Amino acid sequence: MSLQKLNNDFNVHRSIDCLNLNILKENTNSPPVINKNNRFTKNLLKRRSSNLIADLASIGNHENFYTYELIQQIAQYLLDRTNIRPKIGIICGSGLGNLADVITDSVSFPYHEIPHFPVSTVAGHVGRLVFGYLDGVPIMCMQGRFHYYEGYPLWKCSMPVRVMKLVGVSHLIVTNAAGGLNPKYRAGDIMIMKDHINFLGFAGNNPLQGVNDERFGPRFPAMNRAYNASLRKAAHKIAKEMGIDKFVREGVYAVLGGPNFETIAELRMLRVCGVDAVGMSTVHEVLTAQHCDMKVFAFSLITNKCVMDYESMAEANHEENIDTGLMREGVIKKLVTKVVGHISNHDLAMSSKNP
Ligand SMILES: O=P(O)(O)O[C@@H]1C[C@H](O)[C@@H](CO)O1
Ligand code: HPA
Repeated sequence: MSLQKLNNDFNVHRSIDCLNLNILKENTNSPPVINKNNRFTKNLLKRRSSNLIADLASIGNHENFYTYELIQQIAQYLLDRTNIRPKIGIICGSGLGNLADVITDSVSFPYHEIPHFPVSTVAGHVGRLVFGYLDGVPIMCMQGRFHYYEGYPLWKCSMPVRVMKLVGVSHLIVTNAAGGLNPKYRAGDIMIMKDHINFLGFAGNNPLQGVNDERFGPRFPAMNRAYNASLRKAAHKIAKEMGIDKFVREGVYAVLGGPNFETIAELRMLRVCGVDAVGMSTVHEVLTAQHCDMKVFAFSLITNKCVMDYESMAEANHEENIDTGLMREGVIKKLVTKVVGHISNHDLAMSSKNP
């Protein structure tokens, strides 16, 4: 897809968002229908698209433009086109999309074909939803995610998690590429996420802002058990069985907005705060998943050691991150497949016995 086409798609989405916002202000529970006769909409339509974007910012980026009914429509669109009924969702991080290669009997939905979906704009994020099977277990996988720095508000970045929920997903596996801050970490290590620090949230930016629809979850969700303890324990056991435990860690991930990599002073501050790895994603998805009562397992591939001293000539770069993903491709495919197997044999088997 050309850059021009990407930009066009992006602006079209933005413009439609402004109109949807207008409709939602009138009735947050009905599916958005563009009412061109509305006074506010008329005014918006008169302006150029750059002004529309400014309007969106001035109104506040906080409204949840995707109603429950709209998410239902997206979920139904997918369910109408495949017989696969996944209970496990997977999100692939930068350079980790090759995970989708091991999905069998797959049915793919490019994001630009799914109604109301944003498009992926980052190298290493293919941009499609893949339904299929991992080791015989039905799953759905985001081969490419949405980041705040792409220009999408957080509620839009994490909207696919709610689609997963309405498709029937109860467990979410989230992966990302991250920079290693813990001095013991090396490029190629895998860090099981035990917790996170939401620096975007500290700045007042959260995917759960805006009108809360209780059908998704509560207004004030707890986050102290966001990363499921028994799944973390199971993943360590699997890592040991695979003989990769020497480079599997457990730690705290911090999200920053990106797209620039961090300054040395920023990294030093994060380390003082107890951060083991830093990245630009995942947290908005985990907040959304936890809000709608999904069990979450997440890990970071440490793609680079963060540059922490002023004398170093090294620089973080996206290409290196993708290369590290390729280096660990085989291990990650196997780890995720085995975690999926564990969830299926334990959590899902138990819940079908005790519905
Ligand atoms: O999507 P993830 O979080 O895996 O991507 C990381 C963070 C930036 O998007 C990119 C930087 O190389 O990789
Ligand atoms: N910083 C932020 N995000 C990242 C990094 C990093 O060093 N590496 C991969 N994603």
